[in-house]
Amino acid sequence: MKIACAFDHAGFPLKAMVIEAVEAEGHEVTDLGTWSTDAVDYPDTARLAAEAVRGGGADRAILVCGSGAGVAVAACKFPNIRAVVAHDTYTAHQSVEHDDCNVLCLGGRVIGPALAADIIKSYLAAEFTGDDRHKRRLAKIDGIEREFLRDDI
Ligand SMILES: O=C(CO)[C@H](O)[C@H](O)[C@H](O)COP(=O)(O)O
Repeated sequence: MKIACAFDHAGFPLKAMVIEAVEAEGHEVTDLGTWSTDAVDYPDTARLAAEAVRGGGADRAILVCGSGAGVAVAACKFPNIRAVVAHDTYTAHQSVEHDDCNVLCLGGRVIGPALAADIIKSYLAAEFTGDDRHKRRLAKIDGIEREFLRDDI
């Protein structure tokens, strides 16, 4: 898969290891920054990844900020983006299998590199099951999104 990876300054310390973990699983990384610990705003970071996924340039994305929360909240504002904060491997794979999450968010101030690598491995290996009950629930999420959009997505 093509995986877009983006980091804010608080996620930057995990950057090299995240990219290494993705490539170790045989995936192609698009590096969307940041490139230092100079402060940047996480909504801008999330936008880069969300637009890469929405535009088809990436199959999935990994976002890293301080807690994972900021980038997840921002990414979920983009139609058809389902972002999850996962700091355990169960959530990482179930979020894809059940919820078809296309963006994984991590907290660089929460977890260390070894756990992050395991989480990334679980997330990238997982596939949406396509079970009817999950499709039904995802369709309801799409329905919520459409209630608040003026234009079709
Ligand atoms: O972790 C976050 C909140 O969920 C943000 O995405 C930022 O990384 C964090 O707010 C940055 O904090 P700082 O004090 O500005 O370094």
